[in-house]
Amino acid sequence: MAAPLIAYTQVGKTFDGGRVVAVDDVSLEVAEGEFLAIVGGSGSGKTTLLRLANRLIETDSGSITVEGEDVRSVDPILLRRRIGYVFQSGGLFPHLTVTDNIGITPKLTGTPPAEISARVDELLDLVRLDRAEYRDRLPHELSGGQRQRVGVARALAAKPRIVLMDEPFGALDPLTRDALGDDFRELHRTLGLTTVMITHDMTEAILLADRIAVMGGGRLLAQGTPPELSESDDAYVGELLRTPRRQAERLGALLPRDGAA
Ligand SMILES: Nc1ncnc2c1ncn2[C@@H]1O[C@H](COP(=O)(O)OP(=O)(O)OP(=O)(O)O)[C@@H](O)[C@H]1O
Repeated sequence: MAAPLIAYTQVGKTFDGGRVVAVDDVSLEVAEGEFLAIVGGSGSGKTTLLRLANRLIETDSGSITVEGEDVRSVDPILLRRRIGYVFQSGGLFPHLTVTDNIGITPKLTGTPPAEISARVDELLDLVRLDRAEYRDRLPHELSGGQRQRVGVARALAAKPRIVLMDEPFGALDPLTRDALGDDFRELHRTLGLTTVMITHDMTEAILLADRIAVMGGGRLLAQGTPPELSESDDAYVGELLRTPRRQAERLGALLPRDGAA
């Protein structure tokens, strides 16, 4: 395998003076071009693990490398410009237009206004939002799905090789969620991204990701492709996989093959 683009080695993180163990001895590699989903229950350490990679949170023990460099040796601001980040609720600045939200990082790096404007148009096309209609809107004038599309465009603005996403589609209705997931998977492929996405939904993880990491109580319980995960003897991993399997079987029995669609 080529050198991993992100590598966690025996990483630990506690909060509240050691009382809360958020991430416990996690070693995990993400290969270039890979789409990795992190799945696990509430409080299992998913967000902490993700934020350690771009130093929104600092590790207590172990090490993390991004593109071969120990993240501690890189200025955190510069590191975050190299890594796109999509927040759960879009994380857009409420008082800034779509254009200004998407262009914020290029502006900070001194990109000329005309270039930023062209880049915003290109990104709106990429996330399939009509330029003329959406450029000047404020976040509260967008639907949840549209806000997430803008969040993805903003994460891609500085042309990162890596994108981290914290439950990006969690709060959306199933159809929007499905469409956005498919669109992002396509962007991941065409732009040659390396993506790490948190989701609490094992079905979404199986459908979108190449590999899945399962977290529980701060520990990495299992990792692998969906068939590899099926081999895991961890009871919680088995439980997580049973639901999509059961749903698929029931749907297969309930829906006619050439269904309404
Ligand atoms: N800044 C903080 N201060 C204290 N405890 C924290 C902090 N951030 C996270 N924690 C704790 O660390 C543990 C892991 O939290 P984390 O947010 O990483 O979980 P998660 O799997 O992302 O959860 P969710 O799915 O609910 O977002 C939890 O017990 C949480 O309460």
